[in-house]
Amino acid sequence: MAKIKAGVLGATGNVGQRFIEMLSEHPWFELTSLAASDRSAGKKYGEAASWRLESKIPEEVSDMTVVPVDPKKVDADIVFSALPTDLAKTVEPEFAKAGFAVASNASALRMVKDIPLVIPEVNPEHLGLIDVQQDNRKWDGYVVTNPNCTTIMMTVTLKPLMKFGIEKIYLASMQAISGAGYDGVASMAILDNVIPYIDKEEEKVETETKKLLGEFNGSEIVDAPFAVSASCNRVMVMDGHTEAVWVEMADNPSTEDIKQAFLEFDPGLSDLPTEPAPVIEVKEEKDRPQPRMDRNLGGGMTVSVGRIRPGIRYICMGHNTIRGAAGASVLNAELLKKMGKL
Ligand SMILES: NC(=O)C1=CN([C@@H]2O[C@H](COP(=O)(O)OP(=O)(O)OC[C@H]3O[C@@H](n4cnc5c(N)ncnc54)[C@H](OP(=O)(O)O)[C@@H]3O)[C@@H](O)[C@H]2O)C=CC1
Ligand SMILES: N[C@@H](CC(=O)OP(=O)(O)O)C(=O)O
Repeated sequence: MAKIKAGVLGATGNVGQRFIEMLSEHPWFELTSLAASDRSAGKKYGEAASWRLESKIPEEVSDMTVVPVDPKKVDADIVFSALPTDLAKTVEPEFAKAGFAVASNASALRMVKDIPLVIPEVNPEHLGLIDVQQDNRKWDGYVVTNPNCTTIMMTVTLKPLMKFGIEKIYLASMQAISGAGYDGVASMAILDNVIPYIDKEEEKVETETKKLLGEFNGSEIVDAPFAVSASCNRVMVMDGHTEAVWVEMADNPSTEDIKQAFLEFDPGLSDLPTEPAPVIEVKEEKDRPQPRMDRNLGGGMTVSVGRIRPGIRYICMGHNTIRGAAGASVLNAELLKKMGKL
């Protein structure tokens, strides 16, 4: 099978490097274009990027020449976007207009009415919005987005609880510093500290969750009717967002019902190369999940849950730059391929 040509926009950045790590030996995609700013364009990728992952920079990638973020300079069928949000807002539509499929990790277009916001295990049917989007905008290509990293971990765990009639959700997050990018949080600010503020994070969690768990009625998404209330905090962890979640449900399920719902959760996507097994891992130990111990489960794609208590209260945790960022876009792209959209 010929591989699908894939480009990365923002390839030199934190999330861009995760995309490269996940795509360089992907069975369905082949990296054909790496795009970044004018500071990097024209250089070999190995010179332009300060590689910061523990894995080695793939040799063939190191020798590729970085191109500008310009649809005419990018050779690909699909582009994975890890661009800063302000730039993504204008650039991603340009790529879609030029005929590319855009799998975006940026927040810019997530809440736009005709742009799908998707987690494959949660709301694959929302990809029906692609036809609406192409009709509205007369684009040959399209944009599909994945949610914010904090939203993703919680929403994956909420999906199997929808059958109990969710009425209200509260979340308190403990978010890793890698979520803010390499230069995002000064070491003097985070060492020996917790910062109880992450710009716009709470609003994103509160709105994105309702769109993700909403219903696609053939022309638009009708938001889920429950309320979400979030408090987001930055903690001194390198990778892995930990979240304390409280869920009020009409059916008043027991902790055993909740545990069974997590254990039985099977979205039927095991044919996608990046789909982890299990999607949700239930930790029995009284002090888990923990980011350092559990973030790499399922190649960083599994969401771990534990401490399920009456209320219902539980803790969930997942790798923020894999499940919460690059891996989320790659999984979306795999689903698009499976659906014949690539
Ligand atoms: N799903 C999620 O929750 C997450 C999403 N993100 C999102 O992913 C995106 C990338 O984040 P991150 O990797 O941390 O950011 P970085 O700052 O590490 O990387 C930014 C990338 O964009 C490129 N870039 C910057 N300015 C321009 C420009 N003017 N023109 C073209 N390219 C440019 C940079 O190129 P150069 O090196 O040449 O400057 C670099 O490749 C953001 O939108 C962020 O919010 C991030 C983490 C998690
Ligand atoms: N704000 C997130 C990461 C991020 O970039 O989110 P978003 O993609 O919604 O901008 C964090 O700091 O952990």
